[in-house]
Amino acid sequence: MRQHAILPAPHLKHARQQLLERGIAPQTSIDKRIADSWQRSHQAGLPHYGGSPCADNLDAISLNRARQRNYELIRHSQPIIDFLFEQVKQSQSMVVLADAQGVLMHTVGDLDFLSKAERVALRCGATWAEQQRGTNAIGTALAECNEIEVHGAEHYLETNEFLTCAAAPILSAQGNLLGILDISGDHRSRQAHTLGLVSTAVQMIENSMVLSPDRYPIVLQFHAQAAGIASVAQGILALSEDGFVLGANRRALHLLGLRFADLSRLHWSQMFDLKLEEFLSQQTRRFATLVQFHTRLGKSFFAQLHPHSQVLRTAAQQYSGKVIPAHSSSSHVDPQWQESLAKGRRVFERDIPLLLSGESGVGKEVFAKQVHTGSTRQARHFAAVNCAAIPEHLIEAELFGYVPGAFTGALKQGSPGRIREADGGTLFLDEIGDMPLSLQTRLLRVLQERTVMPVGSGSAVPVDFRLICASHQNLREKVKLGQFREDLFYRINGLQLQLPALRDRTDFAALCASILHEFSPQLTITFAPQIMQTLQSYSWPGNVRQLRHCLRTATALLDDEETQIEWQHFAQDMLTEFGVLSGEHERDQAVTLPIKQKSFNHGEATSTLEQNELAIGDVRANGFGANGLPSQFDDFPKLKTLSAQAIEHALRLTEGNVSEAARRLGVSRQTLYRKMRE
Ligand SMILES: Nc1ncnc2c1ncn2[C@@H]1O[C@H](COP(=O)(O)OP(=O)(O)OP(=O)(O)O)[C@@H](O)[C@H]1O
Repeated sequence: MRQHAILPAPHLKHARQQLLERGIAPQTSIDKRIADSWQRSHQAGLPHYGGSPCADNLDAISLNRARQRNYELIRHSQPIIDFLFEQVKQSQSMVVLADAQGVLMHTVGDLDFLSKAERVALRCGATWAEQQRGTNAIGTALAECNEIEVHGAEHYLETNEFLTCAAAPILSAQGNLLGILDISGDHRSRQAHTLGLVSTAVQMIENSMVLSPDRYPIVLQFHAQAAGIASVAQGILALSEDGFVLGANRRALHLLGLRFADLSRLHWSQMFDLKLEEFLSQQTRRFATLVQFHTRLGKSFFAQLHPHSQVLRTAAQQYSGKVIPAHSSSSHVDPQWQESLAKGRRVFERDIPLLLSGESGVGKEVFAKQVHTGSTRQARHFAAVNCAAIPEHLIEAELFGYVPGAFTGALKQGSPGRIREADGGTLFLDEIGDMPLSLQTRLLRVLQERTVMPVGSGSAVPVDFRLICASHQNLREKVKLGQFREDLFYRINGLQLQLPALRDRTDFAALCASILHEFSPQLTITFAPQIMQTLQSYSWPGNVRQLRHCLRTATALLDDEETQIEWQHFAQDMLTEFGVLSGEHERDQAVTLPIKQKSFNHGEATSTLEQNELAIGDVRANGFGANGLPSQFDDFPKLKTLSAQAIEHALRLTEGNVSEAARRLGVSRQTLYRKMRE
């Protein structure tokens, strides 16, 4: 908004003259923002008379590249620019879209005005930043990141005094400056409402970007009045599946009394009184129902899930019977995990590499994916590479790519490599401690130079990726032992985050529920009494991976109609691990540990302690042979289940040491990793 009325041109020229002669702008009577901009233009050494000293206009090829870089901005702006131009047509004006450097990307205007504009280089490819063209609406809006009107002699360069311009910055949902929208015209045709028109159009562009289909997991539209939903005045919040705020439009910030800087730390539960899960389950079942809820500060809002939210697509898959992962439910996540995730997301957004540590199977890759999907890069590729799972002689080609015919056995067409697959997105290097020293040097060069040299090629290819590394080994120790490069360690260690072992997590029950839901989405599976307590007090050396295998076996052993997991549904070695078969448990859990005999001997009775002992005895005597396998084919476990059990057992005995477990199992580490992923 203007603080002062526009002064007549002679007054403005006089004031500017004073500035040029004394070097100090007169602060009275002229708009302070214009005076400040004159100061900046003066300090940039621009001559206010005569032509522009600017030589920064882009040629056709560079303009094309700049347009490609700004593809999303242009795509979302174009229809709104066309609409805006409809409103100002035949008023001696034009609508302009500039990028965040002030380079004009797209213009549309009245033909006779366009030819006047051409004379002052108000055309595509020209730069209208303040340092090049002095005070002007595009450049000054960029410099201040604020909307502004610059009229007639308020322009710093005399050649631009015939213009009247109104411009406003376009911001991303994270508050980053993306570009400027401007209406420029002949100063004689100025309209007081032009700036309002431009800022409404900017809101429409910003909304259109947040509402892109499938861009964010959860998109909430809200307003104090029901009729405000879907209007340009609505607030829009973008959230991750687990309820962290990923972005917002400016109306949302206004309605909630927030700033962009608050967003990365904010969780749904800190803002609203309604549980996110309740809201989502209601919206996914009865889509397009308006819900009324309150903020923690007591403001009341109507809200609705936007149809472009990713969760709606996932819900549609769920109802059509496809399995979906459900481990992201928001309200029961372990606080250490949640805190690490919030920290990781903030740092990652600033392009600082994350180093995840934690025992094998704690979910380091799952965590890295959550950081990626909660970031502004979530629409781009997440490339995960397990450095321990790729044979040493193939890591180089796998990571850096290769040209056709680079080595025997290579693909005919060559390969871009995993690093280039992550271009624009995120590269996750798991078990980085296992990377051979020679490749550590190459990786360091990629990180320093941001280019990749494919195997067999002489030329480097630029890459732009964010990095997350993980290791279950102590990398500092490896540095001391000379097995890991110190400079690489500091490069990848922007922020180290220790992920909790499963036995230390406080969300064990919620985790079990979400894994069971994943394995059996149509049914609500529960545990028989005491089982949860036993599972919770077990140490889970193989962490979430082991828990998944264990629950997968248990759900696979449920009969069609069964929804309750009982002891008989666990693998035998797990029962031993839990102390159930050793006798300890039978003594401790005398009354509360019923074991159904059904799946062992096809009976139906639920036994008490005596029956349990009998049942277990029966199982040993009748169900299983001396080799530990069932003697009946009906009960015969799948090879896959046995293999999973053997792996779990080996990992448990070796306390999660994958190399040792692989040796004990008589397979290579790569094979073991592959089997662990299956
Ligand atoms: N919160 C979770 N909910 C459901 N499954 C999970 C969760 N966290 C991890 N998992 C599962 O546990 C297994 C191990 O997870 P992940 O591969 O992320 O662990 P990791 O720490 O990277 O393991 P490693 O160190 O062996 O590479 C995977 O099958 C993964 O899907």
